[in-house]
Amino acid sequence: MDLPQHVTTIEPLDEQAREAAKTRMNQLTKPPGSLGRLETIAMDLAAMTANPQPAVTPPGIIVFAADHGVTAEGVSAFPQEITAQMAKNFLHKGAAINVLASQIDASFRLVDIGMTQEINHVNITNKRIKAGTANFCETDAMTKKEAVSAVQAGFDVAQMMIENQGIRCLILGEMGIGNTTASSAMIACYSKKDPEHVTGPGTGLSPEKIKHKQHILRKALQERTINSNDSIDVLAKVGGLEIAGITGAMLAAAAHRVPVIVDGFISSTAAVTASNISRRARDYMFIGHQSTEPGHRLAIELLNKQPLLDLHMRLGEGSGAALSFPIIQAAAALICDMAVFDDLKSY
Ligand SMILES: Cc1cc2ncn([C@H]3O[C@H](COP(=O)(O)O)[C@@H](O)[C@H]3O)c2cc1C
Ligand SMILES: O=C(O)c1cccnc1
Repeated sequence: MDLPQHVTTIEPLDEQAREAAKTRMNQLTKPPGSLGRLETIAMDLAAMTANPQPAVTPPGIIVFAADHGVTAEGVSAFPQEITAQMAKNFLHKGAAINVLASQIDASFRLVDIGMTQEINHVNITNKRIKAGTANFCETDAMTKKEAVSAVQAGFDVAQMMIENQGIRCLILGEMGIGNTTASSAMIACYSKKDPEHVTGPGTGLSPEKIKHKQHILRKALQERTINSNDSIDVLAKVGGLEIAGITGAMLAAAAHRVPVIVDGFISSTAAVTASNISRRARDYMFIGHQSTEPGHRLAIELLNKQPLLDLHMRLGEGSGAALSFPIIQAAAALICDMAVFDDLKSY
């Protein structure tokens, strides 16, 4: 089961645009290097967008929602029904991500890519692949065909937002009770580490319950024979529909030279998956923040990137990524709008 070529085709970064941005950066009215990481971010943006004076507004946020059969094993502090309740909360603009979206003037889209409960609402994008994954402790979470369809669905939604709404920076979030368990399983596969190193409290499990979550993960990873070099296999056997959707959206953004802000553990698991599918995808990503979920550190290591913020958050929904957007926006504004030393001669 393969993805079509247009989903995996990503151009290399534009190193000429990076050089031009560097030259301009060194002419701006400030001591060289004084803007620290903002300088690197501005040059990265130039290389991503092929424009020495890059733009990142308007930003767009996509939250993919899906359910996880593995919740039957008691791996989350919250019941599965919360996924649909939170989906309704997103539609009523009451969730953390809605507040943060309005602070940065981002357009927001909620995509049902496989919740158990179907919600009929004009503002929900229906890309339902199936009513939640199967319990991967007992059987594969989904078929490879379903995993590919979910990646394709994510690609299509992101492409539509880029082409029709002119989105210039994409923030990816998720809602799915149980998805830290799926992400832990996937990162254990990719990093070849024991679940002990990737399993955390998620929504707030006690230390004993974390031990139980590790036990479930170990059992699932033993029983599902996973080819960790094949990300579609990893997604299908122990992944999630929203993780697949985010993966596709990240591939679409990179294919359109639109910078991506990766959120916490789940979003980063999708980021690793996207860069395993198409190596250049990671070149178009920033990591918005460091989540306290322990597996996030490993996911970031696999991406070989530094997060922008560390606010001790562990929410998901795209919240940490949305919070870091103003930093990226500032980097773009500084390189575009600051004066160069030559301008001073005319003052
Ligand atoms: C009210 C509420 C709002 C959330 N928003 C994001 N998550 C986060 O927590 C879930 C993952 O944690 P676990 O694997 O432990 O279930 C995901 O839905 C994630 O988006 C939430 C969780 C809850 C309870
Ligand atoms: O880091 C995250 O994205 C995260 C952590 C815990 C629960 N939900 C999401």
